[in-house]
Amino acid sequence: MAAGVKEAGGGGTVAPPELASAHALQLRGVWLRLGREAVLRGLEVDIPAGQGVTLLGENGAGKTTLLRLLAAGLRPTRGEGRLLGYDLRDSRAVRGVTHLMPVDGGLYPDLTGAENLRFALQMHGQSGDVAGALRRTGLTGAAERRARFFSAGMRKRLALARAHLLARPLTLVDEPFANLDEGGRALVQELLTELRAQGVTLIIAAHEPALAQAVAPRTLRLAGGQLHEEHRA
Ligand SMILES: Nc1ncnc2c1ncn2[C@@H]1O[C@H](COP(=O)(O)OP(=O)(O)OP(=O)(O)O)[C@@H](O)[C@H]1O
Repeated sequence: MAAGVKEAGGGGTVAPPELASAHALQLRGVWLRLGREAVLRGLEVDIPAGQGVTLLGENGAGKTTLLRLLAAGLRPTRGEGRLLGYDLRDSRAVRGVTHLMPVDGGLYPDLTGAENLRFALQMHGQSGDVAGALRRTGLTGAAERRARFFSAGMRKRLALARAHLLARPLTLVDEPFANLDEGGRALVQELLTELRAQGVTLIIAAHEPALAQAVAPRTLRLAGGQLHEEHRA
């Protein structure tokens, strides 16, 4: 795998110390209970840094829940996890090396397309080519329009532009192909493939196995609250 992660707009390739860890992710007996339901039941997995993983599972299997756990949006009820060398319970450190592209885009509706991207970069102390990102995702014409007036596909494209600009060492992507036309789906594959080429570890939750596996060949399936290896890259 590539040793370094290119910081967006930074102009060079830097190797953050966390990438010295051979594993991007290790989970040992991780349980997560939401209300009365144990959604995740003793997850065990090792994901080498730089790997691309497709996460499959039926509706309600727990894919979104797992991605939120890995982005420090939820805490495990039981078990141990390490993410790029950090304890999974260390929310601050975990948030510093991850980015979750949520299924609804997770955008600020009252900010314009360009402002959403600039704000995300600012929050991470990064710089980047906002105009270029909007151009690549076909959103130049919507740069000054508030995100609340975007169509579902446009929101997805803007969220993709943001994930690509940020290029966080562990990037988690929830249903990136939903709501997109054919060109949009190809664009998702292209930009996510570029992230992998930069050394980013990618986990893609999707209901379109072939589209996701073209970018992230290793395939895990969530069923019964546990992870099953379906295709080892
Ligand atoms: N805040 C919550 N409180 C209680 N239960 C929840 C909560 N969020 C999700 N769940 C439950 O967790 C389970 C897993 O949901 P999750 O959204 O992770 O599934 P998913 O695999 O992403 O599904 P889909 O493919 O439909 O997006 C479901 O049974 C859901 O009802």
